[in-house]
Amino acid sequence: MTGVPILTAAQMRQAEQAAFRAGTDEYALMEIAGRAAAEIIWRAGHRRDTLVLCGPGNNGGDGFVIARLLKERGVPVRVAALCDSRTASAQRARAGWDGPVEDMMIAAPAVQLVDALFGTGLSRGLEDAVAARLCWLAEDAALTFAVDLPSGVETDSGALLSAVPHFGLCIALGAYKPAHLLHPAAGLVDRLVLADLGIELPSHVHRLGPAELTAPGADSHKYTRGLVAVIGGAMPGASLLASIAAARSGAGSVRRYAHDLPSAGPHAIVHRQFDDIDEVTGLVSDERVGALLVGPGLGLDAKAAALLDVALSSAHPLVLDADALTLLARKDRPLPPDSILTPHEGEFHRLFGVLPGSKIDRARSAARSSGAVVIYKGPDSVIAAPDGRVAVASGMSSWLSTAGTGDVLAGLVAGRLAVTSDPLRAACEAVWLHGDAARRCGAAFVADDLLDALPAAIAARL
Ligand SMILES: NC(=O)C1=CN([C@@H]2O[C@H](COP(=O)(O)OP(=O)(O)OC[C@H]3O[C@@H](n4cnc5c(N)ncnc54)[C@H](OP(=O)(O)O)[C@@H]3O)[C@@H](O)[C@H]2O)[C@@H](O)CC1
Ligand SMILES: Nc1ncnc2c1ncn2[C@@H]1O[C@H](COP(=O)(O)OP(=O)(O)O)[C@@H](O)[C@H]1O
Ligand SMILES: [K+]
Repeated sequence: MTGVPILTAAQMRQAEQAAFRAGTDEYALMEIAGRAAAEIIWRAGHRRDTLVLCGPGNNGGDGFVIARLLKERGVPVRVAALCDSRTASAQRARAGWDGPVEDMMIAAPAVQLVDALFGTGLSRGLEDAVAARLCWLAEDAALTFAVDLPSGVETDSGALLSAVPHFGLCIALGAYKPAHLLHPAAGLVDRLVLADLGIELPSHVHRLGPAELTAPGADSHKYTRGLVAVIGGAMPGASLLASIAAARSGAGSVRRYAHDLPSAGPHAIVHRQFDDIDEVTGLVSDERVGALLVGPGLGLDAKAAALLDVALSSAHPLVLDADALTLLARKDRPLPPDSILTPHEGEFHRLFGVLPGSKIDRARSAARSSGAVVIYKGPDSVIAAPDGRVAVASGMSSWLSTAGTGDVLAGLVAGRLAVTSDPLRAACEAVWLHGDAARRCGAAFVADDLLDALPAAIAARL
C-alpha cells in the first residue's frame, strides 16, 4: 500500500524511543523538528510580527526552537508560555531562546500566530480560559500555524477536547496522526504539511496515496479486463450511475440486470431485463464475473432481499452498497471472499452497531468481523482490510456530499475489483479516482458529472 504512514500518539512515542535507542540524541530530534517547522513557516509566512505560544512539554520545546530560528532569520518574534517547561529537552530549548517569555494569558496578538502549546501529549481538554485565549489570539492573527497538531484535538481520534481555532497550516512532525485526517479535527486545518524527521515509522495505516494504474496490455480483451455485473432494483437511476461508473473504471465489460430497460446510453453496457428471481440466478451464474454489485437503488422490500440472497449465494466477489447494506444488517450470512462493503455513517451503524475507538479503529474492527474490505465513507473515508491494513482518504471535495455520488463510487469499486481481483487495492484506487474526478468537476456538480471526469482521472494515473 502506498502513502505516508499514520501513527497514533503511542506508536509515535515508540518510534521516537526506537530512534533514541539507536543513538539519536533526544534534544537533537527536537532541533530537527523545530528547524523543519521554522523553515515551513518562513516559506509560507509573512515574516512579520510573530507570536509563538509554548506549552509545558516537547511541543512547547519545538516552539522555542522555532522562535529562535525565525528570530535568527530576522522575523520579529515574541514568545508567550503557558507555564514552565517540564521536559529536559523543552527546558534546553527554552534556555536557547534569548528573548523574554511573556504570559500567554496577557500577551498581545500578532500578525502570525504559532501554536506550540500541545501536541501528541495532550491528555485532556485545555482549561476554558486557555482555550478561549488561544481562539482569541488566532482570530486576531492573519496567519495561523499549528505545530504538530492544533492544541485541543485528540491525537488518535480527531475529536475536539476543548474549543480549537481554525488554522491556516498545520505542520505534522515525523508522520501523520489520525487527527490530521479524521474529522472534526481535520476540518479545522486548511493546509497540512508533513515535516520528515528521518525516523523509522512502521505502520499498517497510511494516508491514501494516488492510484497507480496500468493501461490494458496488447493481448487483453473485454473479459480479461474484467466483467462487472450490476443488479438493479426499485430505483433504476442509482444502478445506472453505478453501471456507467463501472464501465468507465477501466473494466472490460459491464452487464446490468434489472426490471427496467434504460431509455438512453451508454450503449456499451449490456442490459438484461428479468421478471423473476430464478432468471437473475441464471444471469449471474457466469463464471467470468469478476465483481457483482448490489445495492444502489435496490429497495428494502422482499424482492430486494431475495436479490441480495441471489448475490450472497453466488461465489463472485461482491460489492455491497446502500440498501444491500441495510438488508445485510438483518441477515446473518457470510460474504464471499474478496468482497467489499461501502457504508456511509448511518449504514455503518446499522451494520456494525456502536463500536469503540476512532473511525480508523471502527473500520478495522468491521473489516475483521465481516471478512470484507470496508470503505467507511464520509469527508474522511477510511478503507480497512480484514488483515488490519488501513488507508485514510482526506481532503476530498466537500461538493461530493450530493445524491448519487455514492452510487458512482460503488460502480467504480466494482469496476476496479473486476480489473485487479484485489479488494483492498480496488477500494483504494476507486476512492482515489472518485476524489480526483470530483476535484476536476469543481463546484456544484451532480453525480452524473463525475462519470464524464473519470477517463481523465484514470489517464492521470497511468
Ligand atoms: N515524536 C517525535 O518523534 C517528536 C516529537 N516532538 C514533539 O513532542 C510533542 C510531544 O511532546 P510531549 O509528549 O511532551 O507532549 P506535549 O503535547 O508537548 O504536552 C505534554 C505536556 O502537557 C501536559 N498536558 C497535557 N494536556 C494538558 C492540558 N489539557 N492542560 C495542561 N497541560 C496538559 C502534560 O502533562 P500531564 O498530562 O502529565 O498533566 C505534559 O506536561 C509532539 O507533539 C512534537 O511536537 C518533537 O520535538 C521531536 C520529535
Ligand atoms: N463532506 C464531504 N466531503 C468529501 N466527501 C464526501 C462528503 N460527504 C460525502 N462525501 C463522499 O460522497 C459519497 C457519498 O456517498 P453516499 O453517502 O452513499 O451518497 P449517495 O447514497 O447519495 O450516493 C461518498 O463517497 C463520501 O465519501
Ligand atoms: K500545537
